[in-house]
Parts: sequence; C-alpha cells; structure tokens
Amino acid sequence: MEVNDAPSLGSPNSTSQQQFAVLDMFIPGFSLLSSLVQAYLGIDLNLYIPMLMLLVGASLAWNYLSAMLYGLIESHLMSSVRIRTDDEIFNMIMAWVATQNFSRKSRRFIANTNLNSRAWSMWRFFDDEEEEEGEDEEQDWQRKQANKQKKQLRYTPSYGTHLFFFRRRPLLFERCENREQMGSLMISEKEEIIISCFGRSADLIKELLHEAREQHMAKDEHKTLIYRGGNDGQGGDLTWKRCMARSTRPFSTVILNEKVKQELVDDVADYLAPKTRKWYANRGIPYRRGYLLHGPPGTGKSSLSLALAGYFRMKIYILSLSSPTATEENVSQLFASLPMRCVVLLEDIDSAGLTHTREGDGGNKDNSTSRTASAPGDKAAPQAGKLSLSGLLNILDGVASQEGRVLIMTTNHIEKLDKALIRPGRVDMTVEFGRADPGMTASIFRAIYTPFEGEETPSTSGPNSPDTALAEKQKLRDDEARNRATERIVDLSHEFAAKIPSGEFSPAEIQGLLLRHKRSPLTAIDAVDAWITSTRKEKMEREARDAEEKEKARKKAEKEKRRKAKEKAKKKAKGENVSSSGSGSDSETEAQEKSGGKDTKDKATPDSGYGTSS
Ligand SMILES: Nc1ncnc2c1ncn2[C@@H]1O[C@H](COP(=O)(O)OP(=O)(O)OP(=O)(O)O)[C@@H](O)[C@H]1O
Repeated sequence: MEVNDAPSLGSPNSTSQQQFAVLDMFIPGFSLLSSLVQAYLGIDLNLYIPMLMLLVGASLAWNYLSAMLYGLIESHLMSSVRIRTDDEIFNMIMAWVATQNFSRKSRRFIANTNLNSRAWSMWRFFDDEEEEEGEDEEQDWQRKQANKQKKQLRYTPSYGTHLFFFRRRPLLFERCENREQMGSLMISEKEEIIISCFGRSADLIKELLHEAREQHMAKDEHKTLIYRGGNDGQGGDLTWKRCMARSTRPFSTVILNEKVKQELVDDVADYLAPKTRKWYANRGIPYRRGYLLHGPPGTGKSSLSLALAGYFRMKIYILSLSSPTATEENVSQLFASLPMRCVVLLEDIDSAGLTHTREGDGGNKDNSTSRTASAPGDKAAPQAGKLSLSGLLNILDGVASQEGRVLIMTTNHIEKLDKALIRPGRVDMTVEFGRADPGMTASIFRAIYTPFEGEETPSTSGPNSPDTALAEKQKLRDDEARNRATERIVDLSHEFAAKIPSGEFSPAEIQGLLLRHKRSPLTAIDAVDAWITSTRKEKMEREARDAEEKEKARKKAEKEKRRKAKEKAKKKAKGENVSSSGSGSDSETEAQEKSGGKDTKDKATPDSGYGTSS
C-alpha cells in the first residue's frame, strides 16, 4: 500500500512551506532559522511572517520615496556644480578641500601625495620641481631632496557624500565616479566632484569656487606659470597643461643690450595698455603682436621670453614646433584654447616643413608652403602630418588665434625662415641674440658671483692661510665686506672676460663653466684655458660627427632617389612593352638603369628582345 505523506495543496502545512520558500528567496536560510527557533525557543516565526513582510515592504517604500523626495529636493530646492578631473579647477578644489576641517576629520578618506587629478598630474612632468614660495635656491634644493624621500601626505574625503559648512551654511561634497568619461581611463581619472548647497541660488558655491581659485593663485603670485602643449600620451585631446610654476626671473638677469631690452619692454607695455586694444579695434587692425628672437642655441631666447612673461605677470604657453605632436590640427586646436592675455612661445620655428620659402627654392613654388621634400640630411625634413608653413600662417592669423596675446617665436636659423612668416604683422620686432662678447662675459661672471644679502661671500682670495679664511668668515656678516667682495668680483669679471675669446662661446656655455666653480671665482678664472681647449675639441668632434651623419643621410637619400627612379623606369618600360608587344621584362629596366638611363631599346638583343646589362 502506498502512503502519500505529502501535504495536499491548500493545506496549512503546504501554505507555510510555500511562504518559507518565498521568504528563503529574500532572506536565505529563513526556513532553517525558523525551524531552529521553533525547536529551541518554541516560537513559531510563521506568526510573524506578515509583520516581517510589512516591514520589508515599508522599508522598500521608504527607500523609494526618500530617493524620489531627495531627487525632487535636489532638482528644485538645491544648487550644485559638477567638476571633472580634466579641468584645472578640479586641482584647485581638491587643494582647498584638503585644507578644510571636514576633510581632515573625515573617517572615510583618500590619502594623496599629489592632489592633482591623475590625468593632470601625468602631465606635470616637472611636478617635483614646483618651487615653494619664499624659498631660496638652497632651501628649494634641500626640500626637493627631502621630498624625494618623504612626500607630504594629504587627505581628501573618499567616495560618497560628505556634509560640510562654508560661511556657516551646510553644503554637500560628493565624490563619485563619472561613467560618461572614457572607458579606458582608470578610476582615479574618471572621478567627479559634485558640490551642492541648499537653496535655488548657486552664489554660495560660486563663492567657494572663487575662494579655492584665489587660494591657488596666491601660491603662484610671484611665479611665472608655464604651460606646455601636448597630450597625455594616451591619445587624448591635445591641451595646454601646466608644467611648472617658476620664481619670476628678473629682467636684469637676462644679459642683452640694455637699449634693445628697454625697447622690447616698452613695446610690450604699450601693446598691453588698455587703451591700445581700443586703438587697434578702431582701426580694424587685429590686436596681436609678434616678436622674433633669433640666434645660436643657449644665447638667452627662452630666458628672455620667460622674464618677459614674469615681468608682465602673464602665463606663458610653450609649444615646440619640432615636437612630433605639432601637427596642423593639434597646433590649431591649441591656439583656439589660449586665454585672452598671455605669452605664446613658439620654439624652433625653423623646424620641419616651415623652412621652405614661399618664393620657392629651386623653383619648387607649388610645394613650398606644404610638406615638401627638403635637402637630404636636413633636420628640417618634413614628415607626414607635420605642420606646414601655410598651415602655421593660417593658425597665426586665423579666428582661432586669440587676440591680446604676445607671440614670441624663436629660431636658431633666421636665414631659413620664409619672409611670409616674419613679415610685419606677424613679427613686429626682431631681437638678435649672439654669442658672448667681453661685456656679456663679464656680466655673466658678475651675475654668478656677486653676493646677495644673506649669502655666503665667494672666496676671492684663493685658498690661502687659515687666517684669511677666518677673516673672510667674519666679513661675511658684514655689509662692508660684501661691498668689497662685489668690487673685487667686478675686477675679476674683467680679468675673466679678457681670457674668453669674443663671439666664440654662448652665454649658456660660459654659465656652464662658472657653475662648475660657483663658490670660487678664482678657480673659474684658472680653469678658463683648459676649458677653452676642451670645449673647442668637443665642438670639433661634434661637428665632425654631425658632418658624417649628414653625409650618410645624403648618401642614403641619393640611393633612395635612384631606387625610386629605377622603379619608375621599370614601371614605364613595362607599360610600353605591354602596349607594344606585351613582352616587357625586368631585365630591360635593369639595362636601362645600368646604362645610366639611356634608351635601352638600342641595346636589346634581337633574339630575346630584352635589354642587356653589358
Ligand atoms: N643672454 C643671457 N643672459 C642670461 N643668461 C643666459 C643668456 N643666454 C643664456 N643664458 C643662460 O643659459 C641657459 C640657456 O639659455 P636659454 O634657454 O635662454 O637659451 P636659448 O637661446 O633659448 O637656447 P635654445 O635656442 O637652445 O632654446 C639658461 O640657463 C640661461 O640662464
């Protein structure tokens, strides 16, 4: 006899089992818990199921309603700002947040050694060289050394929403992932900050943003901010990225003819004067000014540009046209995103694609403004996608080019530049930099050794007796001693300058020698003769190497040219043969080439009809 123990459908036992099955789905292990409670405590959890379900339902409803209510409040009664990692304001806000109490006291936080967004900091290739205000060179050096071992830790709130107070009013700081940003980026690059305040006016948030910006700017007050154009190496858009904040270089430290320097400063000052903009506008002249600095490497072109930017408290945007990323599209994009008032430094404008005159060399008129072939071995050989001269001219004159900017172009080879590039309107003033003459050499010497207040006076009496060294030490603290030392440095500077041949070495080279003996001018003077000999030797060797490389490149280019000509002739011969008899062959063109390009048909053997290679 078959006994069916299974509870029939609809029986109380089967209903409770069904309930357990449903509950197990939501609360895994509920049936087990229930039977344990029943067995040991004698409580039937079945009786509480409706109440439990009610509680779950109420909690779900509350979640839904509160989210809806918060959404409504957020969209109708709150104001908020979204800040993404790819804008500099992200770094400003993060730096500000790190100084706030709510961030310092937060229990959930992220520890950073660099507060800049990852996307941004990857660009700050000189990040470690960012100088702290008020530090002299020595302190700065020591700090950098210390930083290398021990980077300062800063704390910012972690992902989620954090309440904080600003101007005694509550605000919400939310740090979250921005899913709209590119999928390939890392989490820290996809971040987003949302700052919200209660009320329909966003003024409080704007005040906060301004305060963060002011705090950031105050740090850079006596600095020249340097931006460089480029991408993040991951194929992203090309943008200007801040790479360094340098202590402003005093104009006096750039050694150049004083009259020329003054003319340049006056010209820029006049251009930047508020009334000048109106003057230009009234006459319909584009409000732009361009300067060309030319001369051999290491003669002060970049130094002058930086000093100029610092003097007029402008940011400087540097773009090297010899960089592989300097394509027409990229450069145009960068010019379009320049701010209104800034210095743009275009380095190496004699680089690839830009050295061919529009008049054309060798009658190559048509190609002259585009990516044309250049002399073999010429470093200016244009590459595919490189910026062309006409492209650059369009960018400089185009609508994308901001008005109010000071454009400085530098080159080591003015003779290679197209007249169109340096015509008035594009270049309004040209400044020539040369190798050091005795006056410049003496100035460089004085710039290196003249003691500043609070500095150790360089020894100008040689490593003599300990008595004099002691006397020097005492004199260090004495102003009079410093004046005497300064006078002595002036005398020594003439002695030094007399030993350096005029017009042979660049200021950078001379500075290099002096920096090797920066605490001892006498040793520097003693080292001059040996230095001249070794530098000349080095230069000669370098020149020989360059000439050799050039020759190699020339030969390679010639070979390539011949190969191409050969191929062309081969194709041509093939075509002719096909059209006449259809019996063209490779050996025919070989013969053509070996016979120096003469008509090979004369040499074709009667039996084969092929060209010979005698
Ligand atoms: N005329 C100068 N006055 C003061 N310092 C100079 C001068 N020329 C060169 N120097 C020093 O030499 C170094 C290189 O100078 P800088 O980079 O300005 O030269 P450059 O002409 O721009 O060179 P390049 O053409 O290679 O870019 C700097 O440290 C700078 O201080």
